[in-house]
Amino acid sequence: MAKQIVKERMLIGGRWIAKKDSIDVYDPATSDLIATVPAASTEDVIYAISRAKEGFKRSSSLSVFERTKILQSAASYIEENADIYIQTIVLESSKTVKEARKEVRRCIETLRLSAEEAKRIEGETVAFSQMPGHEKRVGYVYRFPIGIVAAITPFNDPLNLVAHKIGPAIAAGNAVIVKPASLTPLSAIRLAEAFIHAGLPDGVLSVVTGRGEAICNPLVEHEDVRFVSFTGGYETGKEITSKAGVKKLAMELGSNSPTIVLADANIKEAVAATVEGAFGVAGQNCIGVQRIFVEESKYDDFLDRYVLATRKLKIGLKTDELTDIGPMISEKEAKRVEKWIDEAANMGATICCGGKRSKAFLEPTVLTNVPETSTISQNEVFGPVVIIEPVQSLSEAINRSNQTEYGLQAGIFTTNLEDAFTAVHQLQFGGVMINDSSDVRIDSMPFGGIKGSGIGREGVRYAIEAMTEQKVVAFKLKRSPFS
Ligand SMILES: NC(=O)C1=CN([C@@H]2O[C@H](COP(=O)(O)OP(=O)(O)OC[C@H]3O[C@@H](n4cnc5c(N)ncnc54)[C@H](OP(=O)(O)O)[C@@H]3O)[C@@H](O)[C@H]2O)C=CC1
Ligand SMILES: O=C(O)[C@H](O)COP(=O)(O)O
Repeated sequence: MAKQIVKERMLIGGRWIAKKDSIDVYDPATSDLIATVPAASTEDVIYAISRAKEGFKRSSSLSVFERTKILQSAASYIEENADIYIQTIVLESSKTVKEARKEVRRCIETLRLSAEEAKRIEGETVAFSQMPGHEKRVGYVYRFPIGIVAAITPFNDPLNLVAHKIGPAIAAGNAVIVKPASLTPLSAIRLAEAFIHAGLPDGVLSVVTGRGEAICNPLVEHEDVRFVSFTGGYETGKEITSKAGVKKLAMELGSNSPTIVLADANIKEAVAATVEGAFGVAGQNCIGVQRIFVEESKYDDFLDRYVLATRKLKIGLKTDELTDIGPMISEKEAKRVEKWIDEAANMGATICCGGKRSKAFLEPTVLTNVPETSTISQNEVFGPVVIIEPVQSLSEAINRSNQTEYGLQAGIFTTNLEDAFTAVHQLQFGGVMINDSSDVRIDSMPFGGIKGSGIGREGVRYAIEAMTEQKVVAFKLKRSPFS
């Protein structure tokens, strides 16, 4: 029996719109066509921006109570229909059913946090009288919504990373236009359905599907768009930055995350955490563990246990509860990573396990003796590969960890407080996890990187801060209230 191909529509200004031109969405595991989504045009984006201008008038006049109610109601809708959201993620992305379930839980949490944080958009007082001549002034700072937010999102967390932009945007009173990754647009469409069900006024949220400069450029360049919140690769981030003009930007980009294991660490725990951190979502995670530096006296023990644990991982059907690793997002991506592994091996690296590919499925791969000049050592791999190397000291581990153009998160396993603090101060990353791998995130924490990993922080409260503008207010009184 022929499989049913769903013809999805996109949401612009409160209306669900179909188009003759469409793009295909495939299940990366089978390459089966699963759906089509409209291929938006430049005119569609301009229309979405004009509707967002009207939407912004509505969203900015919603009371905090109303914003909170909408966000809570969207979260509850997703909770009640969790199976649909889980199935959508499993179908269109790399995620196994276990991983998809976790993402749906986190999306609900992100929206509930947004509802809570909407109540805490706080200002501060300003002590004008500190300046001679200003004794009669008292003042404070208010936060106002920024306006239209463009949200451009990647394929690896197709639901929650979209929620990390829509939730704070609505909490702050903005309008938001989402352009989801073309490989995984369905979860974003399902998320928009939850907001329509929750009674979000027309125009506040649009989800524009499609790819290419014809839709990306107007979204990024348009002067009515006041904030571009981007999550994705470094090169794309750089291009957006060069085109955006005078507006606020948030750039959540890639990384090449290290985790250090010192000799005094609990090796069993370090192995378990770094195996999970390296291979979850087939390694397609911006904070996924890519390089592990182990103090030499424990190196052989660590490597033996690591390879053993990696060999136990079950690669297979995404729908199987027992599967640990699904496919990469496409065969093309799996071939790229395979090529990087081969290049490293040709340069002298040892493949301790894995390295073999079947279509989009790539075995979890452990490499050692990897030359630092190899592509896989220098760049973000974004696939199921980890490099494990011995180090003589903490200082060598920190230096090597910092030898990357990225700086999102790092981890260190040690029981020595002094060493932990040295690592916290010297590791050049946006987050340092002690007795954990680099792959630790909760949705309320400030999340983002330095160097090539980006600009700004997400995490609901911090995204709301970024999506608001400060307005300073000063009252001039007849006499100083202080005398
Ligand atoms: N720091 C963080 O929080 C996170 C960072 N990431 C990073 O995301 C990357 C993987 O995601 P991936 O989807 O491949 O990233 P891409 O940079 O390829 O794409 C991300 C988004 O940008 C869009 N896009 C592509 N070209 C342009 C352009 N010129 N102007 C505007 N938008 C554009 C894409 O659209 P289309 O799909 O249509 O091409 C997609 O929606 C990794 O580097 C990963 O580390 C991932 C998760 C979290
Ligand atoms: O930003 C990301 O890539 C993910 O939010 C990291 O999430 P995880 O906790 O699922 O690894």
